[in-house]
Amino acid sequence: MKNDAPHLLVNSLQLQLDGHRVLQQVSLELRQGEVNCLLGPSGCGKSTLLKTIAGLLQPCQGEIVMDGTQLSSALGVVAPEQRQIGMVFQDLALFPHMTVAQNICFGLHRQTATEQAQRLRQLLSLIGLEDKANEYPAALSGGQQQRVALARALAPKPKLLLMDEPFSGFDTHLKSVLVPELRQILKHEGITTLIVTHDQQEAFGLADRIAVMQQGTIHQYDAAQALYCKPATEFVATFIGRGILIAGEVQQGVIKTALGQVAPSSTQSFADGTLGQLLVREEMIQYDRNSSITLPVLSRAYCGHHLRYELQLEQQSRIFCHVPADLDVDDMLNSLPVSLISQQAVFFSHA
Ligand SMILES: Nc1ncnc2c1ncn2[C@@H]1O[C@H](COP(=O)(O)OP(=O)(O)OP(=O)(O)O)[C@@H](O)[C@H]1O
Repeated sequence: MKNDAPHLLVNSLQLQLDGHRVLQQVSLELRQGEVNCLLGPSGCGKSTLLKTIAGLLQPCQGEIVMDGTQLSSALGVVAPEQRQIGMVFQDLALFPHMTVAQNICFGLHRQTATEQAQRLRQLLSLIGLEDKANEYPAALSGGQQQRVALARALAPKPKLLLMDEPFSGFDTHLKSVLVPELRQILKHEGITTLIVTHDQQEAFGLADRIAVMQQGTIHQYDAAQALYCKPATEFVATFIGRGILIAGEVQQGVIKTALGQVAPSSTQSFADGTLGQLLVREEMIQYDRNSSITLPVLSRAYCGHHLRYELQLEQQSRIFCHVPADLDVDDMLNSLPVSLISQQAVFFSHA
């Protein structure tokens, strides 16, 4: 019979620090081998949740259960070193006086020399650093040090791996190489992993599911595509992707806005007169020379295959429109005619 029990269960966790409620009713369920991300703005409680799962902080309510064993509750916590949880923190914390091989084998002291050598060979090959075994961390690039920190955490085959901003301080190019590589390594090892990040591209590239957090609560826990296409809250709608919310009213079955009208998505239906907010992403706005809606141009930037126009939309809001670079649009235009491309509209009613 298939075992559907989650590998890691975080159940209605609450936690206070210095009298402030930092985590509120936080729940997660990681399946064996799944990679999940905690994604949210600075100060939303991501690192606190990770530390609580590691056993460094005790919740005041709720529980953490791994493989059916309760690790944390208001009644007590199993000590961090007894949890078989691997951790990789922002600063990597490699031992500078130890070689790459010694760093990786650090957690393998209970294994025989032969077992250690075998696991070391396996991991060096997995991270592509076979020729660096005898180097010291200072002689490695940032990306190589990150791989060694990962190998050290993976070496004892922990039941769960926690990573806090593993790519912090790396440039965009290096991240674009390391993100798919990290996912491949984690999937190869089949290790259940929870990664904290504030970078959604990183989360999209790494995770099977993402928990979007704000002010100590989880707004939505879903695959990247669901977060993007079906955001559960206004916060998720504007935090994920690039878009803004604009006022709309349902009239005769369509949503009317200052930018034109769109049909609601097939899963939504609203009574006429319903007021709310429509999510408008950059890709929903097109240059349309036949449109009667024209918006003042604030700036335009050449981006290679398209031009990115910044347009003024009522009061304080600004909106962006991508115009294909090969379209013959007058450079001197000080207002741009636009229309909405009808996609799966996301509308938050104020009912
Ligand atoms: N020891 C502490 N005592 C009191 N408050 C704390 C303590 N540690 C963190 N906090 C508060 O808890 C909240 C969550 O902090 P946390 O570090 O978990 O956020 P985060 O989402 O990881 O942020 P960042 O992305 O900036 O690291 C913040 O408001 C922070 O000020």
